[in-house]
Order: sequence, then structure tokens, then C-alpha cells
Amino acid sequence: MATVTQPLIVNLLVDQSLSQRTFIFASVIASVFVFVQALRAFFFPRGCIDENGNHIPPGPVGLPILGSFPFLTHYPELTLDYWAKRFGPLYSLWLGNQLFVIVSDPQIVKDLMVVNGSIFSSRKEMFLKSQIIFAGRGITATPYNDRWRKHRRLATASLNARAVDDYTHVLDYEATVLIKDLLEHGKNGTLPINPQPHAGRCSLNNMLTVTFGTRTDSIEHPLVTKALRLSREFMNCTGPVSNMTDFVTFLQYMPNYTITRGKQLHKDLVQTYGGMINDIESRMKRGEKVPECLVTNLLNVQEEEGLDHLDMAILCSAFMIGGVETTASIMQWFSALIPAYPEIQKKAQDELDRVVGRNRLPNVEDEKNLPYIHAIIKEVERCHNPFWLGTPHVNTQDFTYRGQFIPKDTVLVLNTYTMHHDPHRHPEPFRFNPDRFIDDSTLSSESATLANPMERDHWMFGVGRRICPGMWVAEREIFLVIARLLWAFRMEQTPGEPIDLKEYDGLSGRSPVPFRIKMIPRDDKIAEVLAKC
Ligand code: HEM
Repeated sequence: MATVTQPLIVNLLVDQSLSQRTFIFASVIASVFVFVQALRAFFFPRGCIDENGNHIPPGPVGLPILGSFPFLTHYPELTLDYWAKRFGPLYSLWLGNQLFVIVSDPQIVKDLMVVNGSIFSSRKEMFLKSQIIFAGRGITATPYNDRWRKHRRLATASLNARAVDDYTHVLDYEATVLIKDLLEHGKNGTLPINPQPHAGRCSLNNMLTVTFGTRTDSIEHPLVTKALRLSREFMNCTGPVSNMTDFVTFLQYMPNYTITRGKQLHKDLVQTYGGMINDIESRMKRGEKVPECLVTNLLNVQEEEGLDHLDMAILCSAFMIGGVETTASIMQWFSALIPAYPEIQKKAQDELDRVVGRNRLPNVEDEKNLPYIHAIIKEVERCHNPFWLGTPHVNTQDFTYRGQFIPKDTVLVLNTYTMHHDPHRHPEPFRFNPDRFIDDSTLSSESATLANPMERDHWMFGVGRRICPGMWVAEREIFLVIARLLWAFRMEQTPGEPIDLKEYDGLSGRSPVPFRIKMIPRDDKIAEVLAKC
């Protein structure tokens, strides 16, 4: 029993169980923190001068403690776009105690993230994404250090242009399987169909083959549901501005649902993908022949590279997360958009019939001769980037750019929404118009290296030293699927079911809300050609 001389807090702590005591203690600390922050915000409102008197880029003032967080919870890209118009192409905002700089102009992006790539290529070790879910491993969330360099080198070995050439037959096969699936599930065009899960399985199978040398044989395979659920959960937990726990330190010490979800996701990823690694390792030890894949490569160099099991499980998870929802999302956006544009379909199909004919499926060698298909893909990617805010970079040194001070450890967001809708670069930016890319024969991976950043097609794959290493496989996969969909089907809206082009309000990855379309085989040749594949 506590004595009357003890302060109230001690009385409370003595009478409670350990977890209650932890909670009360955390609440008291939190209240003190909130009070101090409120005082600080009152006396030193956040503006365009930091606490040391440096001129940081201008931006919204935000609320005490939370900063601009309450304005960024739904479709944050729209708010960031609105502020870009108000504060200019380089502006700042605060989320909790973290300074963000939002970059919305291609030249500034190049000056900072490419020319000064040695400074602007790190990542913030976000509490939820980096520390809880990825446990400080992997490639996506790792700061710019030797661990990242090693993981990037290992990932690139499976994803660079030459590696992709070696497994293009896999991408080709999965694109054909997708067409067959859609034909079968849509009962030869007589039933409306939602192509989204089929596109999801196609992307999943590609990444399963690249990573684990395996695939699923139907949409009902349990791994399809599981893997797609894990990627979706990751997207929902980890958008760049999506959860306050990352930026308000005291929340990290309080029991909350976000942390529970993050821990569960970490466990699920390690169980699922770590379990698949164990399985491959056992098979290799038994002397079984295992198809060459990321995991066999990692196991072969495990000792020499000093990789532990968690390193490998998280690197594989990064492949399964980064490489599935993303490419699937572009295929899904294409399928949601195209039924509304019969004239674009017709023009694309005329091009395909002229270049490929009706006796075979289009393949990767045809791409250079199909400028209109190429332009459609770029335009889908411009209009519906799955990651409007990309994965933010962090600078490892103080930097002054055009008189604006960007302190070390600032989080830099590539504002692709504003850049993709810049009317000077893309006139009538809200119109779906593939013709705007008709003279652009570059692959997006090539366009990313153009000297003039104003000429870059789009910013979907990010920029600089952290640019997406999966862009070669992604581009090839997307081309094969979209070219074949156009070659095989006339895609129409289902009568009475208008397609809602609203983006799914995921916190990070964006895909269309569910829809159904009719995928009508263009002629009898399709079944004949598919039967031979
Ligand atoms: C349409 C498809 C894809 C899109 C839109 C996309 C987008 C992105 C973006 C925006 C980044 C951050 C770049 C930056 O920091 O500037 C990124 C990084 C990454 N992507 Fe992709 N990606 C796609 C496909 C893939 C595929 C197929 C893989 C295959 C494994 C992949 C693996 C990765 C990895 C490992 C990183 C982290 C790179 C690093 O931090 O060094 N992505 N991706």
C-alpha cells in the first residue's frame, strides 16, 4: 500500500500491473512532451527560418506537434500539388519533428538528387517501415551505407538488363498464361470479368520465378492470396507520409494498433518468404536440382557476403513487395482506362496487325516497331503512377540550393503528381492522350538518363542512385502484357457498370477500385494461336 507522502504518480504505479504501469508512465511522458512541444510551437512557430536562423524553403506552417500531418491523410498527392502551386517547386513542411522538402521541378530534382547524388541518396530509418517491418535490413529502406551498397549489388545482379534477357522467356510465358486465363474466366468474352486478380497473379508469378524459382498454377493457389495480402498490407502501413508514429517519437513507446500491425507484418514476411528460403536451402542440401533464382544466388554467396537469414528474407520480401503490386497496378490501370477509348484501341490494333499480324503473339523484339503501343504504356504510367510520392530520399549533409537551406537529415519527396500534370510539359495534363509520347522511342529506363530532365517521359521509377533497380523487368513485363491484351481483345465497359476511375485510397501503392469489363476475343485466330503456345 502506498503511503500518503508518495506523489500520485508513484501511488498509481505501485497499484497497477506491469503493463498498466508502463502505459501510465508512457502517458505521463507523452503529456509532458505534448506540453513542451506546444510551448515550443507557440514561441517558435515553424516557418521558413529554422531554429538556427537559416532560410529553409517556404511552406505551410502546420499545427503544433502534428505539423501538416492532418492535411495529408487522404490522397496526399493532391494536397502536395496544391501547395506546390502556392509555395513553388521547392517547399518545406513538417510532420511531427521531421522536416520534409517537396521537390516538384525536374531541373531541381536533377540538381539535387542526380548531380548531388552522393548527398541526396539516403533514406530515413522510418520507425515502422525500416525498424519494425524490415528490421533494419533489405534494400529499399536502408540508409546510404555499405549494407545498402551490398544489397543493391545483389539485387541488381538479378534485375539488370542482361539478367532480364536471360529470363524474358518467363515473362513471355506468364503474359501468355494471363491471356489464356482471361479468355477462360470471361467465357470467351461472354461474361464480364475483373482482370485485377489475374494481373496480380501474372506479376506475382514473374517475381516468384525471379526470386524463388517457382510459380503458382492458378488464381486459387493459397500463395496468391497470401502474397497479394502481404504487399497490400505493406502499402497500407508504410506510405511516406502515412503514419504519425514515424514522426512523433513518444507514440513509438505507446501500445498502438499501427505498431501491432507492423510487428505482425514483419513476422508474416519472415515466415512466408524466409520459410521459402529454408525450403530451397534444404533442397539444395539434399542435392536436388533447384532452378537458378535470387535465393540460390544469395545462398551461394551467403558466407562470402556475410548475409544472415534475416538479410535474405527481407531482401526477398523487398522483391515480392516492390515487384508485384507495382507492375500489376499499371496493367490494371490500362484495363480500367482503355474501354473508354475505342478509337485508341482501334489505332493500337491496326498497328499490331500491320507489324505482328494475326498468326502469332507480339513479342519483345516487336516493341521498337510498335510506337503507338509504347506511347499508350507511357501515358498510362504518366496518368496513374502507382507511387505518387515515390520513396523519399534523405540528405546526409547540410546543403544550400539557390539560397535555400536544406539541413542534413531532411526527407525529400519527389512530387511526381505535380510533375506528371505540369501543363507546360504535358499540355492538357488530365486528358488521356498517348499521342503526346508518339515521338518518344526511349524506354523509360533510358529516358531516366537523358541529360535534359525536362525531356524525361515520367518519374514513376524514381531518380538518381536509388532509382528502381527493377525497371528493366517491369518495363518488359508491362509491354508484353499490354501488347498482348490489345492484340487479343476488344475491351468494353460492361453495360450498366460504369468504371470508376477513382484511385484506391491506399496510403502508398495506388490501384483502381474493383471494376469489371468485357474482354471480347477479336477473332477466332486467338484461340488458334494460344493453342500453339
Ligand atoms: C511499375 C513498376 C514499378 C514501379 C512504379 C516502381 C517504383 C519504384 C520507386 C519509385 C522506387 C524508389 C526510387 C527512388 O528512391 O528514387 C523503387 C525502388 C525499388 N524498386 Fe521499384 N518499382 C517498380 C517495379 C519494381 C520491380 C519489378 C522490382 C523488382 C524486384 C522493384 C524493386 C525495387 C527495389 C528493390 C527498390 C529499392 C531501391 C533502393 O532503395 O536502392 N521495383 N521502385
